[in-house]
Amino acid sequence: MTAPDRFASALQRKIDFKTKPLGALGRIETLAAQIAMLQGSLTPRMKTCQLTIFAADHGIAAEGVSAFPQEVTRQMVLNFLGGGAAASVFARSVGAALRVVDAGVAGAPFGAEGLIERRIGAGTANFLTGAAMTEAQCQAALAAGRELGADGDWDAVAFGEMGIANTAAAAALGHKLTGVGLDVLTGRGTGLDDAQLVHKRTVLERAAARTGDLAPAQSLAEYGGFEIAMMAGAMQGAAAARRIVIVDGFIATAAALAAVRLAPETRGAMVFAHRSEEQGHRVLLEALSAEPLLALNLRLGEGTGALLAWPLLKAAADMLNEMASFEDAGVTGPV
Ligand SMILES: Cc1cc2ncn([C@H]3O[C@H](COP(=O)(O)O)[C@@H](O)[C@H]3O)c2cc1C
Ligand SMILES: O=C(O)c1cccnc1
Repeated sequence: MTAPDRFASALQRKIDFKTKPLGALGRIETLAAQIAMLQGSLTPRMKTCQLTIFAADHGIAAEGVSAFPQEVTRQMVLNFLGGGAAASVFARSVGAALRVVDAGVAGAPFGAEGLIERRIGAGTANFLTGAAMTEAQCQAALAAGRELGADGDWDAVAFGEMGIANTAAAAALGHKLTGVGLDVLTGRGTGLDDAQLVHKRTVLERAAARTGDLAPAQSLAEYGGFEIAMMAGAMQGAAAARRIVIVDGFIATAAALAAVRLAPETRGAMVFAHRSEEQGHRVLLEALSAEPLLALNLRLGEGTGALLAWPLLKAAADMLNEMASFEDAGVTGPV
């Protein structure tokens, strides 16, 4: 047996000899195994989690593809910093740290205390008529993300996003990366009605027709956003540091798909938190062979679903580290 095989079988034995019927802790067992494999330890550490929210604006917002105006991106950044957003509240609830990165919000830099400034531009260009960003901007966003994903000493990291119209960008990006139709990938985002949904899909179909088959990095530059590209880089950086990456909803999963297409080894660090209500999420998860942990009818983003999944990761590692074996506890095994 090779060393990795020996490790994997020792790990499976450790899980199987806990005081429970074989496999009775279901997904918590596979989660524990994933954490242990990633850290290369039978006693993995899973005590700390940080959420990073990447904020940026989107030129495609000018086409009326969101139910909300662009200025909400900037206003929500201040709400995150003030502690009043859903992500701020859930971070406190589950004991996760929170930081906010300006990846390219429209207008002038904030100059706000506590905000991390990594602005690639003042919002992307409108991808209906041309590329959202240059290849150089895309590479700069990925590089900034890789650095942010690798810093600190967190056991798990979660990534959230804020950017009005970014479900449109994520749908277009997902379409180019998977070839799945925009009829499937276009969703209601912040709450479009039926007519607005048809309009959004029409805009995205016209935008997608501008280009043919694209390589992953080109797809990201043509249709992505600064926050999406920076999040993809952060996922790569965190995975390279052998840190668990908790993937949030539709937009985060589009970023995860881009990250995996660019660097397939990133996939092993990823845990998929939840299935979003955004209709395209299911196919993006399938493209990653991902089975999310939760289904709570969330459709918010910000990293809210990722935060709610964090306690499950902690519990999985605690199970491996603290739960008694049949031998330890003097419990009789199966007949
Ligand atoms: C107040 C408010 C808070 C949010 N927090 C996250 N989003 C979410 O909604 C946006 C995506 O939806 P769409 O593509 O339809 O614009 C993103 O900013 C996302 O994070 C929010 C949206 C709003 C309005
Ligand atoms: O799933 C998400 O991330 C999502 C869905 C709708 C709006 N904003 C984000």
